[in-house]
Amino acid sequence: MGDGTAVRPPHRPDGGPAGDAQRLDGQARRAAAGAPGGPTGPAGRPAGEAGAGSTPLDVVLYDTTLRDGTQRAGIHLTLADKVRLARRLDAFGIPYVEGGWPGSNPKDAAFFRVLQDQPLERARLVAFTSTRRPGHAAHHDPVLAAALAAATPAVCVVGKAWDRHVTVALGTTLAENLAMVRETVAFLKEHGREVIFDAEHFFDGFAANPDYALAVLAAAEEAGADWLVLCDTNGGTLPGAIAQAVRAAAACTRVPLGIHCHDDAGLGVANSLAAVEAGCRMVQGTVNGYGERCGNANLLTIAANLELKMGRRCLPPGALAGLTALSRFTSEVANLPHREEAPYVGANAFAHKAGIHVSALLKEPALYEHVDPARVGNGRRVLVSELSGRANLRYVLGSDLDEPALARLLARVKELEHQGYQFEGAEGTLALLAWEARRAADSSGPAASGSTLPRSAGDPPEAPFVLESYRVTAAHEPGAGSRVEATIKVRVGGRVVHTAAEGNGPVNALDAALRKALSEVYPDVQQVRLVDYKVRVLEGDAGTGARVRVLVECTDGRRRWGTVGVSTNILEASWHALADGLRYYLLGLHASGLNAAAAAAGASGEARPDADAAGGPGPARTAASRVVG
Ligand SMILES: CC(=O)SCCNC(=O)CCNC(=O)[C@H](O)C(C)(C)COP(=O)(O)OP(=O)(O)OC[C@H]1O[C@@H](n2cnc3c(N)ncnc32)[C@H](O)[C@@H]1OP(=O)(O)O
Ligand SMILES: CC(=O)C(=O)O
Repeated sequence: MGDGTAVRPPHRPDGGPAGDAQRLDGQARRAAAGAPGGPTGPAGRPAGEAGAGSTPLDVVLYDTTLRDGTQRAGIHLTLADKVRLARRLDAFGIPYVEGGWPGSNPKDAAFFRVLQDQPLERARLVAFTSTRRPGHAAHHDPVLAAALAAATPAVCVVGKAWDRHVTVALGTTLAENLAMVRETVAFLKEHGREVIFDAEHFFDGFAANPDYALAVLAAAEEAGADWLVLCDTNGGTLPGAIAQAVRAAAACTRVPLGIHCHDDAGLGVANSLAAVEAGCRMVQGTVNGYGERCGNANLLTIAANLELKMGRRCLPPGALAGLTALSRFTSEVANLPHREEAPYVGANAFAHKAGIHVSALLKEPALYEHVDPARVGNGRRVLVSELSGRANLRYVLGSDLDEPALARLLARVKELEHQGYQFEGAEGTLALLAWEARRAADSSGPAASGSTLPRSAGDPPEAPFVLESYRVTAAHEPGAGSRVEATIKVRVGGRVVHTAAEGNGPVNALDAALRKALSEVYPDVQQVRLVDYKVRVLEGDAGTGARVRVLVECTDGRRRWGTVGVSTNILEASWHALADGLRYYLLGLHASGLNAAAAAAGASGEARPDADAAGGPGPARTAASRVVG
């Protein structure tokens, strides 16, 4: 392969060349010249150390989501998914993107063919492989041939560094394993590749037989490896032991070190950072920590910590603010739920529920936030629940309710949560409550939304609509199947409308009858669709007689909002949630939020953008919250 272009080899601490000049293809040249800081910096600079015009990187990130990440249970990426993800990582500014193991399966081989035709813009693409098989020559090994056929500028070779693995898993001698490492690295170097040597089980090997683990590194170094990456493959090592072993390795080699950790002891990120402090310059990991068993070290958490906590540059300027978007994009592509509690990027990473927290946060955000969420492209959320204080409501609703009205509203929220309501996912219902509280405070009169929430006063006449009665009949007749019909009587626009509709279930029939009744006065109501419906049994041991909570989500195609109903009768709970979903819309609260002033400040509990309609992942989906950033 190659077009005869020589690029400089990667870093040697002494500034000298790491090996023979490499003949690389166009992609390699682009990566060397254009990667953020240049993974293999121009003019023989250390990887991550750039030439004129770009800022050097202190730590080089290496993403293995497309290889190690796919070893997670439950992930299955198509070829198109892999290509999309690789391009996104490239655009984000990850210097090394490991695309897969071409000797493993046809999909990975095809992936590299696609990227040969349309290379990445800035990142250096890496093919993964293992050392040659015991007792076979490297140049006859089909797995190594596949790695070369991938035609990438860099190849990552995994080799055993734990003596027990050599004798048990490989079933060969310690000397033969050293030869496998040496000959494989040398073979790939002869073919002009930058070689990243992943010393599998280095830390377990170092604990069991340090001399042998270090001898494996020496074999790779002698053969010209450009990076020696120390792997905590079983993920069970503690940070102190990681640091000690990294220092021991650093004392024995002149090749830059990297770290590759797994999260089996919940220490993947901590161990990676400990390794950086002890001298590693490359960090391998995966987006969202995807990986075999408990996962790999989460590269996004590592990047944020390096940049924000350790003052080590590892991303191009401005990239950090795209961290949350990259994480959500990757979850979407992987078809996995986005982990809400993920550090920095999760929907809950800056979500505040406790009243005491919110009260202090309003005085000074740093009192309950370790960093500004905007720095990683995330936003603050304040939730309303039975754990709220007035500060939560003030934050979410704006400030036009006086303190006594806020206190009354808060008491009502807490009482309703005690009955089984949950406002976290129901900003529509909260908005109706607040609207009523505001109207009551303005007029000292009764509440006005017509909401079906439990209240002492009856529905007031100025509500968008008021239920007079409904009846739902469900019948099953042999041969005819089931039939459901709802009739409804509502006061709307000053008169009583009586309609009926059929549906494929009782909720559907009731929904259809209500819309029919409303559509003459409110033709817009047809734009509102129910997009989610969830039922939760609140007291499981009461069996079918239990109270249930129904949460529905509606959309008008642009925004989404949630409403909630609670009853021992599932139909009644559904009616409450459905009717409030429409009331919220008809009162214009979906657009204006809870009050004009708060809405103008972008501060109300207004509806969320509809991510599906917008065609992409939107902000957090739980609501009754103000989302900032
Ligand atoms: C720590 C890591 O994550 S390393 C990456 C692990 N990832 C994967 O295994 C996913 C991709 N793997 C595959 O597609 C397949 O396992 C393949 C193509 C690599 C091999 O498939 P097979 O030839 O059928 O072998 P199988 O998977 O059953 O066993 C693995 C073989 O590799 C050998 N092996 C393990 N590590 C190494 C190594 N570093 N160098 C050389 N050979 C190795 C094993 O000894 C075993 O050989 P054996 O069959 O002679 O006992
Ligand atoms: C190389 C690798 O994936 C590991 O050792 O975990």
